[in-house]
Amino acid sequence: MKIIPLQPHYQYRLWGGDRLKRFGFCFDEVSIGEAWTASALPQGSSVVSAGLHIGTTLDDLYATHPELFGINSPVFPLLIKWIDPNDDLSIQVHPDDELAQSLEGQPYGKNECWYILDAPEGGEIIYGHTFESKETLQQALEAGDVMSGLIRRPVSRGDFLYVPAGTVHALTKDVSVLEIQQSSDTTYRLYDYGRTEPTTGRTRDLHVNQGTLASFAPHLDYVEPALSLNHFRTQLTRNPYFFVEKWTIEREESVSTDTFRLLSVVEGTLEIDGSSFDIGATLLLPAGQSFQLDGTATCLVTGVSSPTKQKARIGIDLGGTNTRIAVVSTEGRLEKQYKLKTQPHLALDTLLNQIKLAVERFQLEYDITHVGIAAPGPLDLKRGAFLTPPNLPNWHHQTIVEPLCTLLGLPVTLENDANAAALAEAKFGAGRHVDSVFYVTVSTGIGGGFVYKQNLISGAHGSAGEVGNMIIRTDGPAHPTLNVGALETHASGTALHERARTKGMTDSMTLLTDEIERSTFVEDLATGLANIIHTVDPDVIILGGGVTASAPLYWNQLQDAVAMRVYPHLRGATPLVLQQLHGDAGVIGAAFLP
Ligand SMILES: O=P(O)(O)OC[C@H]1O[C@@H](O)[C@@H](O)[C@@H](O)[C@@H]1O
Repeated sequence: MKIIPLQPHYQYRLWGGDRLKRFGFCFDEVSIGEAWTASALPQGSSVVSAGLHIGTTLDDLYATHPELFGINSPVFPLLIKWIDPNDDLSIQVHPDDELAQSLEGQPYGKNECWYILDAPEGGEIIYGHTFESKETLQQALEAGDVMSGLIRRPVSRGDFLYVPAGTVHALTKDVSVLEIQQSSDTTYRLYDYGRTEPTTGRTRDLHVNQGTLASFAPHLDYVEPALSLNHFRTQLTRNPYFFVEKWTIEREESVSTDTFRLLSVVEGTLEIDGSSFDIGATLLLPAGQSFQLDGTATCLVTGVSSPTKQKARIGIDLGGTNTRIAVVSTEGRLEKQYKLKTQPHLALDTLLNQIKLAVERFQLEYDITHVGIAAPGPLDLKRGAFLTPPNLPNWHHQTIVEPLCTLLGLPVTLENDANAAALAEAKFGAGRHVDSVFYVTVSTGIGGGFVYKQNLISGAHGSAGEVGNMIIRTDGPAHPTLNVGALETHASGTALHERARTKGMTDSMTLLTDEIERSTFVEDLATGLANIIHTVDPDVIILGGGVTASAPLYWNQLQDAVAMRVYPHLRGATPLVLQQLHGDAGVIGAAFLP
């Protein structure tokens, strides 16, 4: 038998119970919260349960048979647990490698991830907080008032979440997970509901100082889109410490390993190597072997990521509400991102330091060559500064490029957000097959960008594509910076919202169901689009922004209205299409700024 099945080690927890039994685990003890199915930690090493190495602990096997693993770490680097909370867990945070080494003398920090095995209807976990700094987080902890600032996230069976070290989090009652993580048991408890541990009669230790030091504050929210690798394998995360794949087995499949893999059966029955394994089984697949799989099963498979760094770029989409910092591959794929609330009432340095933290995390696994920022205009591109963006009032006239460049030691470019989105759509989205692309975003405001042969045409003063201020009528509401009759004052989300409000309607979508209002909007927008066609005659016009969410209400009418406003030979010659990259266009485009 090539595979090495492992037998779990069960852990008592104050919040435990006996429901891990429903995942196939057998134990007699009470209040069991965790089954450590792959562990080489001394406080609970798992043991080989069959085959040549039966009875050997995982740490011994790692020390005596390195050829089974094919990696170089001095100690076994991973830990897998099944967790079934019978009550809420403590509010907590884990250290990264650097902090675990300096504060605890431990080799590893505790970056972890959860595959949700089961969750009640409406189930939520705690993931992140709204405190704006470490000081306000610590004050809330000391005042016993942390719960009001925690972010709850709905979860259901089959969801997957990566929990980077530094994320304030907690599992909650009845949300069961398979947890894959670095081999560490260091938890900094921030809050434990004041409850008493029945075995000691005392409350459990809290670690407020270490925990505050380890926490992201403000919170950085991590997202990593899943990646389909083939018909049965999906990558759920690949980070500097481990990767996790979900394998959906429905027929015979073959796999081979370079380095070792740990496979956990989370649903169904897996046949491998002539044996059958049900839910709860964890198998070590040794390095350099081939395996035949069969049966009907869902398995989570983990291994250690290779240390080679891929080249990538960073895109930052700095908006009035949120800032997103993303790694984008050279092929334009958003690999992973951190998102945080933009806090324009605080010093710009606060944001720059969070950007630095995120970029440094990404540099652990990517060779970052360039950073691009997409921000709302007006901007001074020559100076790399904000001019007077309405949603960033406190940062008017501040430079961002030079300080960020110094902080990161990397080249940094700034561009208007609509121009960045135009570049992304032209390179990787709805305009990727043609030469000249005009992108128009109809959102809070109206902006645009022109891309020719994949080059952004910024204009002599960086203001090409500012179609929001294009005059389309002789009348219209007054605006502090825009022309009377400007497209934005008539057809933007803000303009529609204002008209909806005066008519006693809740939103612009409802306004557009009114025939007269819809025609007014369509004619105004069509006038702007026809002007664009007569100015640059693009291959395509791509429409994006929030107001395109109601496109089905006006799409055909808009095409006809544009056709009526252009020369006869141009009628129907310029396709109007919807954006394809949606909310990601800004970060992707920012990453590809020259
Ligand atoms: O501090 P308590 O409430 O016991 O929770 C501790 C547990 O928390 C979970 O989120 C995971 O990080 C587990 O690996 C850890 O053992």
